[in-house]
Amino acid sequence: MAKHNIILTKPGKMANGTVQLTGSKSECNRALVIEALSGGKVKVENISDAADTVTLAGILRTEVREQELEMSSQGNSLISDLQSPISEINIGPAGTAMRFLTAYYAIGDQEVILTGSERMKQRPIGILVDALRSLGAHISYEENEGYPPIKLKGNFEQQTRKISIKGDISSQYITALLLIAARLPLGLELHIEGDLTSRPYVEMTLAMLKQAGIQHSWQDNIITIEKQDFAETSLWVEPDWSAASYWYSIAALSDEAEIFLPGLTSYSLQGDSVITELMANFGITSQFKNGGVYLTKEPKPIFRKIFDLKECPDLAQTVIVVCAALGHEASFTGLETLKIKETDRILALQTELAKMGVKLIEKGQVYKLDCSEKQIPQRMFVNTYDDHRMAMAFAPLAILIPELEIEDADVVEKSYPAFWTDLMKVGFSIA
Ligand SMILES: O=C(O)C1=C[C@@H](OP(=O)(O)O)[C@@H](O)[C@H](O)C1
Ligand SMILES: C=C(OP(=O)(O)O)C(=O)O
Repeated sequence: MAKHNIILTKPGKMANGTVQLTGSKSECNRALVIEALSGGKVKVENISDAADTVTLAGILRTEVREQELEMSSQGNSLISDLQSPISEINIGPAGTAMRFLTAYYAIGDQEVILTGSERMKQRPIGILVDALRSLGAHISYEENEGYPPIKLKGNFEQQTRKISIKGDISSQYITALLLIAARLPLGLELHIEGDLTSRPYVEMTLAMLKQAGIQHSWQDNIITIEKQDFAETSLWVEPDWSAASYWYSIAALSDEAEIFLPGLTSYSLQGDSVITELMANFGITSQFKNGGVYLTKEPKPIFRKIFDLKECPDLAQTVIVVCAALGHEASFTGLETLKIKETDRILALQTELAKMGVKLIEKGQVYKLDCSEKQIPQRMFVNTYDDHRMAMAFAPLAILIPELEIEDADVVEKSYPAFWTDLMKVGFSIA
């Protein structure tokens, strides 16, 4: 598909409006896997429009339909004895889908090749594959050791219930294992080695499993899930707090703002709801009422100098771009996982912020903004590196930069397809 750029302008420094956000990509991707593993006993409500979710739903809901067809044709040897050809599944740029499906197919009977975009072939999966192999899965690499595409060969027979996994590379490996745990004949005792990154995502997984009837215990670094049945229930997907973060940026860069985001509540399974606290530093008040959250802006001096983003890596671009735009020389920790996401997000941030004279300097585990040569240009071209969050985190700069050109506008579809039309609701123009 040809990439198209847009030019974004925002007259005035006021942002008022109501924006209905789509469902959380993270919650929805978990819910879809749970739905499929439960054989349809668990249903998903308020499914997200995120392209990653639409892709995953397409794959898994076909699976559920086939399982139902197979059940209704039991005894019909013609259908049940047919050997299905090995299928190749391409999940494009969807990291969670890649990791969750790896675990899902690892314990199945079919042979499947799982592949994705060129970037997906550079995003590591070896830690998860090793864990699944020690459980008893047969998995091989089609191209490079440790990276997709992979072949899952079926014939799963569980060898052990006790496995270890490194916690500091991606929590998605841990979630993938927890999602399948209740279906393992021997259950799962998962030992997390070292630090756990993106912890709220693991908590979200366990909370959603619990809603679906699956109990667990988590003591120190060991999570245990016994073999058990899913309950007949439905899972409601909340609006996406990572998507909400861009509305917080818009409010932070405006002189005046009143934005209503319906459906968001003060209690959320999503760790990215911490954006309410992070953005309080920039004078944004979050008021939960009328079934949603109202953001209002009040100018105030910014005090916070260190932001630890280990538990909310998807907010890193949002917060760093806002600090850079406001000339706030903060430091950031917990950014280690950003290099293996949709792009190397550290390099992408450094390159794009340099266009407004801001440096993001690495000092060991800490990244520091240097705004001493910051200048707001009249015009800026933002490269987006196939990363939805580069486009969405930089878009609010149109409030300050008279003409902001964004490369490959469709990249936002991965998590927030309505982003550009929503921007127009609060007075942005797009050409
Ligand atoms: O489990 C999830 O839904 C996610 C976990 C996080 O990844 P890591 O655990 O790799 O940091 C996050 O960045 C990603 O967008 C979604
Ligand atoms: C990292 C992200 O997604 P994923 O890992 O699922 O591709 C993201 O949405 O920022």
